[in-house]
Amino acid sequence: MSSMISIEALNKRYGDKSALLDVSFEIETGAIFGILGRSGAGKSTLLRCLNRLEQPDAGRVVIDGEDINRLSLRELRAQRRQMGMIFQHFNLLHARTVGENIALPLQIAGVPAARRGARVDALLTLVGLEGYADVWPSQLSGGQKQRVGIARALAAEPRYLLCDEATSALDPDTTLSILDLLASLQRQLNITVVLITHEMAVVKRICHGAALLESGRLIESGSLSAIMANPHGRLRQLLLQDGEADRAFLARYQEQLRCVA
Ligand SMILES: Nc1ncnc2c1ncn2[C@@H]1O[C@H](COP(=O)(O)OP(=O)(O)OP(=O)(O)O)[C@@H](O)[C@H]1O
Repeated sequence: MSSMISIEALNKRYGDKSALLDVSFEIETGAIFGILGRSGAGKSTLLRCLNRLEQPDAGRVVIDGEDINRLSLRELRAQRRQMGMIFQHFNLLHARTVGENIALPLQIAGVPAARRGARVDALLTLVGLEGYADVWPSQLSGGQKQRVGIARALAAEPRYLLCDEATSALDPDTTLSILDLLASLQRQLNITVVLITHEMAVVKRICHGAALLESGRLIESGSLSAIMANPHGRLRQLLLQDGEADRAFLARYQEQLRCVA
């Protein structure tokens, strides 16, 4: 069984508009993978195809050797539990406390109330919010809300974390702290993080691989080393375009090269 997300000739139309046009690429599991593109490029549609919130018109999404469009409803529910999701606007329930928000997936999965408390406390520690269980979401900053969103997404111990513009509503410093938290969680928990973004800086900071979409078509995809080895590739150009964070990015890229050498 291959440990991989394989996106194969995916097509999705809304009326006469193609949101995805013959998109194929692979995401190696156990890494952070960025899906890049401008507004309307098809990123959210693609992300929603990964957990079948969206049904493609043609093509397949194969996860660990399994075509997810062929799963029964029961299998799909199990597969979805493997996929935590975080959102640009956090999607917290404001009439529930932080602890109750995080406990929600556990409640749905039938974890007894007595066990939920300890798990919520462990998750709060994991995201740097110890002692926040009884606080209301409205009392939190944007970065703290996203930390709650991340804790909730991780509650059912998923293998994948899907991030839909997770830092787009945050200021630059908070963005960096959330990206670094995602990178640290990916290492600690050995999960696969798929994030969509329109910001190259996000890819530079934490991604091990990326795909670039434009008007529903795939322009390029690959690991960071494959991207950097392609002298005429658009992604390489974009990665090296602005000077900001370049030194840190190149150091990280070189470290990755040493690891595979
Ligand atoms: N439910 C829908 N009904 C009709 N058109 C849709 C729907 N969802 C997406 N689209 C269209 O499909 C195209 C791709 O949208 P999508 O949301 O996947 O892009 P995106 O790259 O995520 O953009 P953004 O960053 O703005 O969210 C856009 O032209 C969008 O208007």
